[in-house]
Amino acid sequence: MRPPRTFLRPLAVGAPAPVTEIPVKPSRMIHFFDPSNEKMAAKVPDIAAKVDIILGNLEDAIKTEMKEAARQGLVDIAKKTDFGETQLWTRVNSLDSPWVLDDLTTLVTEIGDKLDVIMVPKVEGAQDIHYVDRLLAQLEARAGLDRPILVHAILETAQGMVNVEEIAGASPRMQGLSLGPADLAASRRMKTTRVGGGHPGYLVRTDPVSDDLTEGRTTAQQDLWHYTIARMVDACAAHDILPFYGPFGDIKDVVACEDQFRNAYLLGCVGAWSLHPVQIDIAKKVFSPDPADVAHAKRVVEAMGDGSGAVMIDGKMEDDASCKQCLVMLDLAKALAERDPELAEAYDL
Ligand SMILES: CC(C)(COP(=O)(O)OP(=O)(O)OC[C@H]1O[C@@H](n2cnc3c(N)ncnc32)[C@H](O)[C@@H]1OP(=O)(O)O)[C@@H](O)C(=O)NCCC(=O)NCCSC(=O)C[C@](C)(O)C(=O)O
Ligand SMILES: [Mg+2]
Repeated sequence: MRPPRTFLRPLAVGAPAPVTEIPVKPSRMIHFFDPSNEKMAAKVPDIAAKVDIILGNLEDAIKTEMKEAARQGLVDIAKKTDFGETQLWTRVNSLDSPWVLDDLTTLVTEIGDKLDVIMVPKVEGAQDIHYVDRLLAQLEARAGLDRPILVHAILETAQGMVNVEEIAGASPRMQGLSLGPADLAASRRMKTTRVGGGHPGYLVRTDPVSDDLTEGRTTAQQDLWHYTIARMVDACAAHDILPFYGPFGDIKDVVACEDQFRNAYLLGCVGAWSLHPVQIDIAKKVFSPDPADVAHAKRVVEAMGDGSGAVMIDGKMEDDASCKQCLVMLDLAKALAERDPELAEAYDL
C-alpha cells in the first residue's frame, strides 16, 4: 500500500492527477456487447442512447480467434460514435492472458479519451490493481490524456473475495466492483452450473411435525449470493466506491432476473449487467427508486428540518439515521431525474 501522502500522486511523469472522488453518475446497467459481432456492433449507437453504461467486452464470451477483431472493433466503434452522457467501458482480458497487454496499450492509445472505466476480470489482490494502475499511468502520459481512466474489478475467485477490502482500496482509480458469479462458483467449487441467480437445492425447511419427516414441512429457497454481495457492498462502501451485481445468465427468465437485481439493489448495489437487450429495462426499473419511496423520503427530509431530533410520520418514528436513509434515496432519485425526464416527472423533482 502507498503511504497516504503519496496515494494521490500520478504514477508516471506526465500522467493526469488521480481523482479524489469517484464520480457518482447514473449506473443502473452495464450493457455488454461483443465488438467483433457485426450485428451487435451495429446496434451500439441505438443501445447507447438507452443505457447508462455501454461496455465493449473483450474477455470471456469472445472466441479466441475473434480476440483481435473485438479489440479493433471496439476502437472503430468508439471513434465513430458519440456516446453523449452514456459512459463507455471495456472489459479487457485477464492479466494472465496473452491479450491483455495489447488490449490496454491499444485502447488507451487509440480511444483513451473516450473510455471512462476499464473492467479488469479475475482480480485476486491489490497487486493486480497496482500493475494496471502503473501501466495505465504510463499509457495515459504517452497518449496525453487529461483525466485518468478508472478501474473496475470483477470478484470472481475465492482469493479475490478474501482480499476484497484491499482490492477496493488499492488505487484512487478504483471505481467499483462487480460480482462474477460463474467464475466465482467454479473457483469455490460451488455445485451450481448457473450464471448467477438462485438454486432450488439451497433451501431451509421447517421442523418436523410428526414422526413422518416428510409431512407438512414447507421449504423456502435461499439466496446463494447473499453473503458475497453483502461483503462486496461493505468493501465498496468502506472505500467510497460503487458495487454492482454482475450477470444473470438465464436470459428468458426475466422474472427471476428482476428478483436477483432487486436483492442486489436493496443490499446497496447501484446497478447490474445487462447481457441481452431484454435485461436493460429490468435493470432500469429495479435500480431506479420507486416513486412512492422517493415521495416518502421527501416527506421525512422536509419534516426533519436540520436532520436532528425525532418525528412521527404515519405512525413511524423517524430520526437522524432514517433521515440519512431517505437522503440516500433522494440523492439517487435526483441524479437519475437529471438524466431522465420521465423519472423527473414521476419523482416530482
Ligand atoms: C446471450 C446471447 C449469446 C444471446 O444472443 P442471441 O443472438 O442468441 O439472442 P437473440 O434473442 O436471438 O437476439 C435478438 C437480437 O438482439 C441482439 N443482441 C443480443 N444480445 C445483444 C447485446 N448484448 N447487445 C446488443 N444486441 C444484442 C442480437 O444480435 C439479435 O439481433 P437481430 O434481431 O438483429 O438478429 C447474446 O445476448 C450475448 O452474447 N450477450 C452477451 C454475452 C456476454 O457478454 N457474456 C459475458 C458476460 S457474463 C460473464 O462473463 C460471466 C462472468 C461475470 O465473467 C462470471 O460470472 O464469471
Ligand atoms: Mg468470469
